[in-house]
Amino acid sequence: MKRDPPAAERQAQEEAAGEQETPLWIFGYGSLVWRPDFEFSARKVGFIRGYSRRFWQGDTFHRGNEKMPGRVVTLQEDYDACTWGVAYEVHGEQIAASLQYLNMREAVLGGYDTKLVKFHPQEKEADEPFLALVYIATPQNPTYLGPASEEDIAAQIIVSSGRSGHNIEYLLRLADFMRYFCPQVEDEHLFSIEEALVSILPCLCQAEDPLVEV
Ligand SMILES: N[C@@H](CCC(=O)N[C@@H](CS)C(=O)NCC(=O)O)C(=O)O
Repeated sequence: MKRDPPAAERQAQEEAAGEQETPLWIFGYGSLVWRPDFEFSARKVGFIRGYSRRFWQGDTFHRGNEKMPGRVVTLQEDYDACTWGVAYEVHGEQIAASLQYLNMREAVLGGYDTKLVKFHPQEKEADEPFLALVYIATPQNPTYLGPASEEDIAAQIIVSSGRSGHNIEYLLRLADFMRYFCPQVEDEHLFSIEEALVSILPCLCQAEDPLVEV
C-alpha cells in the first residue's frame, strides 16, 4: 500500500530540493540511533525539547508480530522534557532516497508520522539549533499501545521478536547509546525498563564495551 508522504515530509523535501545546497536533517531517537540504514553525509548527537521518549508504540513487523506485538519508542509531548538521539544530514539525492526508505520503514510498516522539530546539537558552542524531521507515532495510529508499567513493558519485550530482530536487542542498543554517548542524561523510563528486563534475565547484564557506534 503506497502512502503519500505526510505534509511535514513534503514541506521538508520541497524546501531542501528547492535549494540543493540546503541539507535535510533527520532526527532519530529509537532504532534510527543505531540502525539508520540510509546514506547520510554527517551526524550529530543532540536533543529536542518538549518531548519524552516512551516505549508506548506497538510493533507487529520489525520487533513483533500480529499475535505478539513488540514495544518500540515514540515521543510523548512533555513541555519540560528533552529527548536525546542522533540527527543525520542528507544532501541532494540522499534526501529522496532516505525519505522513500523511511516512509516505508517508519510510516507504512511502523505507523509513524512526521513532524519538523528544533534539534540542539550536543556541541552547542559549535552549532546553532536547526530544524530536523522526526518520526512520531501518535495515539491515533492503529498499533499504538500507550502507557504500561516498566515491568510489564520489559516482560512484553522479552517475548517479542520480528523481521528486524529481537525486541531485547532494540532496548539494549538504545540503552547502550544513551549510556555511552549521553552519559550526562538520566532517562528514567528507558533505564528502569532495562533494569526490569535484566532482573528477569540476569544474563543480560551491561556490555563492557558499547554495542553502538556513532
Ligand atoms: N522514529 C523513532 C523510532 C524508530 C523505530 O524504532 N521504528 C521502528 C519501526 S516500528 C523501526 O524502524 N524498527 C527497525 C528495527 O527495529 O530495527 C526513531 O527515530 O528512531
